[in-house]
Amino acid sequence: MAEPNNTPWPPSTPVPGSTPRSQSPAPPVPSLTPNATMTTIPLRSSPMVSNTSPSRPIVLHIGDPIKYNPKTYAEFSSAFEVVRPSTAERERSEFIVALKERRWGNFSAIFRPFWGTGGEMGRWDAELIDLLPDSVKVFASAGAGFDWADTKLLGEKGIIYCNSGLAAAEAVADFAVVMVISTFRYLPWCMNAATLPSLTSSTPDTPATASKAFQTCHAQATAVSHNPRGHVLGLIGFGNIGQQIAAKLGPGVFGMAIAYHDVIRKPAATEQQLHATFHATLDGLLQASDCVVLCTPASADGKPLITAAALRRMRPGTRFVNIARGSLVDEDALADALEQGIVGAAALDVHADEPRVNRRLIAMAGLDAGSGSGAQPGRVMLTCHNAGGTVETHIGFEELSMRNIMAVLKGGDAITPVNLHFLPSRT
Ligand SMILES: O=CC(=O)O
Repeated sequence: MAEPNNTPWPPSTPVPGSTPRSQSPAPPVPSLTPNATMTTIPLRSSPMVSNTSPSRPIVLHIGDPIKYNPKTYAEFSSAFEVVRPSTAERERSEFIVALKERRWGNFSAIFRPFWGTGGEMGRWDAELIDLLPDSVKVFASAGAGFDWADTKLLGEKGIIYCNSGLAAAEAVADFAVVMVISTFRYLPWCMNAATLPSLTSSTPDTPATASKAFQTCHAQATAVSHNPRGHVLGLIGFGNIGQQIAAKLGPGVFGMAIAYHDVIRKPAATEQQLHATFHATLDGLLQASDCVVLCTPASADGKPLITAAALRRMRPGTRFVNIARGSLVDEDALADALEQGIVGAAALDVHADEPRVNRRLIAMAGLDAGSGSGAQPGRVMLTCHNAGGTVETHIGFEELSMRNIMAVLKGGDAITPVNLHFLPSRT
């Protein structure tokens, strides 16, 4: 459940021209800026690589060429033979054929610097992992989440998987702040009521209807909205993302009291710095929180953590935010809990069956949702898995993935490994 590490990144001095660091007591924030103007580096596309020992270790680069960090890439590509399969070769059936025929030689690392591309072969399960040459030592990827790869199996084969959560943490935490505020202030209600005519273009609203929606929201949303200050923010998961959310919403800034649950209790210094209270059990955290935020990796078995039973542990009217993974939530149980008032408002950036969004939750995002039920309209904010998506995140994904591979292949320690506990030498 824990986000795997809190490694300061980058380890040395900030990149010149980087964004100023926050003055708040946040944990180390990645300072990741492009090391030159944005550019797309043309790479050789998947030449057949000889199986005899290459002079430099081979890196299998899946997805688009790198765009943002040409200086680091110059270092990377002079140290390694970078081979990049074409889009067609990345489709699962062709990828499997290529792995079987060792088309890319005995590569030492797998490099996926982007979210949007490089996932064409689908889940990295036993079917793919068993075909990897024994030479592979490290798989470094974009993305905080890693539910698309069986990191246990990779670890058992001696392959270190490195995620890039550190590069996405700030963006995800910023988005979580908006979502937490939305649950206190009913932002979907406020926004939908202001834009009503454009939402119903097939049967345009009369100015009178639109102005009624505006006036109702103006008069009534105020009566149910609250300031977050003084409420308890319950974080499920207290890795880089959870800690940055705590730094942004905690006593120094928004004034929330911070509580957390994690499988690994954080050091006393971290708890003190972030004014965070540890709860040893999930139930304990749920019972103590006014707003619960999920910021933990997907369960290894894909099962939800927020089930009907967990929802029953929450205080009546608790607010709920998910910026982690949709599979962690039983969405129908959440819709039931919203209908029953156990959950007062919710904000979900991630969904169990993306790109589909639960219809009952969509209905509760709209203005009609409140009519007759006594519940507020627009009490569910729904977004399209956007939380981590900023240019700065992408810059960081590229940079961190390259740095992880350079560290491991040069004999050092990975910066952001997530599966060391599965490696044979460590068990
Ligand atoms: O969901 C986003 C990520 O895994 O980085």
